[in-house]
Amino acid sequence: ETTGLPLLVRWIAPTNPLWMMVGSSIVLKCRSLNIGTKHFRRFYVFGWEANERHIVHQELGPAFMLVSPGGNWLCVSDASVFTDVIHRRTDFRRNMEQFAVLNVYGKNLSTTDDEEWQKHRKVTAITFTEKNNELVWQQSLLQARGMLEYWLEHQPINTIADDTKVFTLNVLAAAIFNKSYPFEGATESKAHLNTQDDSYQYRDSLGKILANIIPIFICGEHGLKAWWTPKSWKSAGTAIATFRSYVTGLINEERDYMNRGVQKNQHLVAALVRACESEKTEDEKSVSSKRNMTLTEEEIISNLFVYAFAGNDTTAISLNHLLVDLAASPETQDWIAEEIRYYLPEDDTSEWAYKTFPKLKRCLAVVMESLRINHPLGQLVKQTGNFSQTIRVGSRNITIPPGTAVHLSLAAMHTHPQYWGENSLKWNPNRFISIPSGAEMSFENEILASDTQEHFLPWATGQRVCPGKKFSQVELVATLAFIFRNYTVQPEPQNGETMEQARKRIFDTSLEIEHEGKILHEMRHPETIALTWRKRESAFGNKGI
Ligand code: HEM
Repeated sequence: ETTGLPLLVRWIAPTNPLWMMVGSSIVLKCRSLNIGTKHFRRFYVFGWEANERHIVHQELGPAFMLVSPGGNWLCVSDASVFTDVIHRRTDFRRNMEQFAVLNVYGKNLSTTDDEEWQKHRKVTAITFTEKNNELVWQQSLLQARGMLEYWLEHQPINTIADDTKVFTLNVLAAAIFNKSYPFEGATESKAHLNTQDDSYQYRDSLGKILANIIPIFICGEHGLKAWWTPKSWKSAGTAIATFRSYVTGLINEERDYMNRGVQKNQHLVAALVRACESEKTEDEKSVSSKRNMTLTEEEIISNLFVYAFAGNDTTAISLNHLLVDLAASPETQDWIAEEIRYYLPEDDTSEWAYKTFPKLKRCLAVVMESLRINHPLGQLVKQTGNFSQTIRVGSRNITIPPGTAVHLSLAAMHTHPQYWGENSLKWNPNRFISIPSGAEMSFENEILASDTQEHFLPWATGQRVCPGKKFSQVELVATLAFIFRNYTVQPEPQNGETMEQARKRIFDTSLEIEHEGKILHEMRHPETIALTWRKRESAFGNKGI
């Protein structure tokens, strides 16, 4: 109350573990039966911020306080507050309690601050080179081919949300472990889960960990194996151990190579082990060196896990949204196809050079527009720590008490009419493309708006900007380029719908976000969206796809 901000009161903490597991189902049941207050049905669901987007801020203002037994959350949609909070790094720090869920293997880049964070960031950043992005480009083209071939054989497809997770796991496996898997649909992929096939150890154990991240957080690795837990939790416990032993094996193999003076592997684990060993030598040489900048074996495992976590579902969820948004907008498919065909006229994808990536501006505009409307993280979370902090909201100075979580809502800021106009939920990637005044219309003259603007921060900004930003941009753009050069996608109409109605239905369905039992914000009912793929009449080339 002392802040003078509007209050939104909840009698159950959003972080209550039991509510995190079952709360949304209860609220959704109440909604379907039309029982409970409107307030309960709106704000007690897990992930309410993502579904509300700007609406609650239009009612309560650019900043309000959510008050619950779990503490106070300052919820913000105002771009200037975002900038202020993000850049006052010591006043507003990462909320480690909320990030502790990522400590499956101990501390890492995401769950540390200050000098400890710098160590993790410095050592792991060396692995995100242009060479690696080129590998991501090639691997994404390869996987996109496999995915499209699979979809063409099995249409209509209503498993794209699951298939995109297999897709991004495969791209990561190539970038992190140099392991190449042929694409197979999610249904086929599940068939490996209970086999002893070692080659799928990494991918399947990681997939199981990601799918059970909330039970893992609540019970811990050993608690998962208690007698009362369901089978899926027990197998998540086994997956944690499998992933650990798989990575330990790779670390030991790399150390062995290093001892013999051989530099054989190019994967991320090898780069990390080598970086740590060379840092160690540097540190040993430097008498004045006070900080140890090397990572232990557990820290390497933990960072690999967090990169895989941060890089997998974020990109898979975005790809799912992208494809549904495009299926709802045939004119945008034509718009990007023009660009793809202009810059990539060769049929043979092995001729598609990585240097084409920055030219595919319309494709990246599509990625940005989908992230604007449906962001997998929904918000950036900070906290005030032991001291109160003053921020300026509009013309007022507001003092925020110690121990307050600050939720910078990307979902609200990215859709607020103040920044995006009245029709802010209209999907329009063209908003990110412009032509300088006086310049003639040409692909070369098109300018793509920045992916880091005061009111648009899909990959965050400042010190903790996403280190996988380019990785994900390359992956998504390569996938769009491969698919939409020669193919179009459309929804499968239901119950006598016209195509126009089907397009509207799938777009509206994609706006409904689910968060229960998950860390990220996913589409609630992707299984109700069936898609079909068709070759363009003017498709280039006739060989295969
Ligand atoms: C479309 C895909 C992606 C989006 C929208 C995205 C977005 C973000 C955002 C907003 C943050 C800041 C989170 C915060 O400060 O609370 C972040 C952090 C991070 N991202 Fe991404 N990301 C994506 C893909 C990736 C990929 C592919 C990787 C790695 C391969 C990755 C690795 C990370 C890591 C490790 C962090 C934590 C960095 C730190 O705390 O210093 N991300 N990402």
